[in-house]
Amino acid sequence: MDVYKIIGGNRLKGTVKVSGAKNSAVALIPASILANSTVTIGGIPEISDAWTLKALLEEIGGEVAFKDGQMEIDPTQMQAIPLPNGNVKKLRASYYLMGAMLGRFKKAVIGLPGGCFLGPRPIDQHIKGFEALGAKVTNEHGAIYLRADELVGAKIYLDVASVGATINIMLAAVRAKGRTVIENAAKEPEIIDVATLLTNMGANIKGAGTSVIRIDGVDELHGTKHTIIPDRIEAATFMIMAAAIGDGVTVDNIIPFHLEAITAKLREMGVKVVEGEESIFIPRSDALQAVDVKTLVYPGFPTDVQQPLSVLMTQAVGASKVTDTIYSARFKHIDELRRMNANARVEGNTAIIQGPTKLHGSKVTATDLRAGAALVLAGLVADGETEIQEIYHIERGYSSLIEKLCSLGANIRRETITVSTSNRVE
Ligand SMILES: CC(=O)N[C@H]1[C@@H](OP(=O)(O)OP(=O)(O)OC[C@H]2O[C@@H](n3ccc(=O)[nH]c3=O)[C@H](O)[C@@H]2O)O[C@H](CO)[C@@H](O)[C@@H]1O
Ligand SMILES: C=C(OP(=O)(O)O)C(=O)O
Repeated sequence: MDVYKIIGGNRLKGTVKVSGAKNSAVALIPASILANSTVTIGGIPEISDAWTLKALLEEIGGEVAFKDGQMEIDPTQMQAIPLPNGNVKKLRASYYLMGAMLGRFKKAVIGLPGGCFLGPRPIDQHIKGFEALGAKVTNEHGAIYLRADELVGAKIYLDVASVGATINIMLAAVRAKGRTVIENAAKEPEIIDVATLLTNMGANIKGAGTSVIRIDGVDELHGTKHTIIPDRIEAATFMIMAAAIGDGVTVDNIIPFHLEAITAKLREMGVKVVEGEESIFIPRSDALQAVDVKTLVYPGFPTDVQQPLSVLMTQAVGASKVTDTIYSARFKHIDELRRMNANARVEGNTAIIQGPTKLHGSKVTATDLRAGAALVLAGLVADGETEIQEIYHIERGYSSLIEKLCSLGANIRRETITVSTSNRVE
């Protein structure tokens, strides 16, 4: 079993370059299915989700090269091969194959997706959208079957402003006949990124990034070149790390505007945040103040960042509260932080964290992707050695995390250990 081992206490200093956005990449890669010639996407992060999607595109006949952050996808030989099991279960974003394959082939069979377990992750709004476009959708033994004689544009009001549903409906609607209007659409920057790629492929999309998106279907989409946006969640993770144990860290290759909710919350905690055009500098922080935070859809505070932030809260003076209104059960990291001496508890969809506490190195488990990032931060702050198990969660979403942290001066390494009963964290 591979684990991360961290000796805490080293102050982080220097510049870290943020990679392309995981949550864009996982939608941009499937979007290429819709093209009739090669799509090249630059800045793809070296994460296992990207490699899994590459394998999925190859399973349906795509030719895919992935080197130095550039993915070149030739979709011409792809077919509507059913994918009821296997790789689709390894990530949540495999659900984007539904919209893209439905758009191109008017049919798809995709196993229900995997991804982080954050409590229920329904896809009813995706299905409602596909049905509105004219698809017949059934769930047979855990796989979603989609079929349409033709897709026809429709007006779709999302009951919740879901990122996944907004993108998936866009993917299918760009090849539908006539106009589709998505109302109460999600506004996350990753949606704009996907709409930009589709537009450069020849799609007709207006309003991405607002709550009403209008799509006029076209008969054909062609190949293009696209560069992905920077990962605002990775950037936020480094900003929080810098606030917790930095001695002057520049987080580079970012869009500061995408990080306003994080910047505002860190400033409220007493962190100095100096914004540049494409970077943010965080000097060494002294006294941190407790704050309350509520996760919301963009431009609110992202659910993906509340887990690392809760570690910073263990170092702040007073009682902080994190309420997750998107994923009410996204608190498994709190149990692990308690193993490290954090004074924290969960009540309903809220974690209450009392600080400041000295964290102690311990053996802990990454229960999901951002929980894993939170534990890495806790290990950097704690005294002694922290061992993190189940790191595959972390590597689904953070590109070269060990290398980036080592370049900032952290003492962290990946190690293969022999698993014995006494080694496993129960
Ligand atoms: C709003 C939000 O912070 N979304 C984040 C969430 O997106 P993710 O795509 O997981 O979640 P969505 O944005 O789709 O869903 C938002 C909310 O709507 C609910 N829902 C969603 C779809 C559906 O068909 N029915 C339904 O009820 C979800 O349970 C959730 O409570 O994690 C992704 C991966 O980290 C991030 O890229 C997104 O920014
Ligand atoms: C939960 C996340 O990933 P996924 O939705 O892909 O499981 C995340 O990016 O924080």
